[in-house]
Amino acid sequence: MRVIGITGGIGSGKTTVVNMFKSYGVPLFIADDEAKLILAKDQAVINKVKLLLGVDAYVKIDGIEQPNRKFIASKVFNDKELLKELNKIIHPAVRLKFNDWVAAQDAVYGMYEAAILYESGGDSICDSVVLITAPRSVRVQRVMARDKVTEVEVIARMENQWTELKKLNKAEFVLPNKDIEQTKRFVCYLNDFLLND
Ligand SMILES: CC(C)(COP(=O)(O)OP(=O)(O)OC[C@H]1O[C@@H](n2cnc3c(N)ncnc32)[C@H](O)[C@@H]1O)[C@@H](O)C(=O)NCCC(=O)NCCS
Ligand SMILES: Nc1ncnc2c1ncn2[C@@H]1O[C@H](COP(=O)(O)OP(=O)(O)OP(=O)(O)O)[C@@H](O)[C@H]1O
Repeated sequence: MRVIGITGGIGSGKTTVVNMFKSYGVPLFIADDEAKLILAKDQAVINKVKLLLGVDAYVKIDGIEQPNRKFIASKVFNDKELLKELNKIIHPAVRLKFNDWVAAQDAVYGMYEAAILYESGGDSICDSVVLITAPRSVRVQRVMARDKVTEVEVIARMENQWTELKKLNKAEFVLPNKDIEQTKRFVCYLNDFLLND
């Protein structure tokens, strides 16, 4: 199966776009979702994260231990070294899950969505990459509205991602995600192209 990476900075519209591909039956691997599951359920990862960030990285809710995402975010998005260490714990586990997922597919192509695809070297396992773009100010506004977070919190995440310009130089396909109807037409065209290429 061909693996098409799909990336873009925070709030660019990756989830919105992959859901359009999903409606055409394209199999999806969402790295963010897998990372969330691993952080919550993989005991080896949990132990390492507690060693890195302290026991406050997890809280018990109704007797069940869960990651304290707000606490973890406040630590790592303001300290590049800590984020690097957290990535070193989580990313190899995500990669293992990705390998299992690819082996189980029999579609012509599937999509691997990751906000930090290039930053984490994930593009090396993709045949081509689709970059979703939107102006920085638009992305900040979208995420503030979606997640009810502050501009400072969004920018802290952005500071740990490559600029669009740097990603533009590498991506095979670029989708400026502004008008949603235009985005749908692009996805329809690209799906057809990838199925018949
Ligand atoms: C630090 C955590 C707990 C914060 O959780 P929170 O619910 O606040 O944010 P969420 O996971 O929904 O991420 C929101 C956005 O932040 C950005 N982001 C997330 N992780 C990273 C990262 N390691 N580097 C840069 N940006 C990131 C992405 O644009 C992402 O879509 C979480 O982001 C995390 O575990 N990150 C490390 C794992 C990772 O690298 N995930 C990305 C794909 S593998
Ligand atoms: N073309 C668009 N026009 C208006 N709003 C949009 C458009 N595309 C996406 N949005 C909205 O912007 C917000 C961010 O989009 P989405 O969640 O798809 O981004 P993302 O790139 O997956 O973000 P993240 O990196 O945080 O996971 C969502 O609330 C979504 O509904």
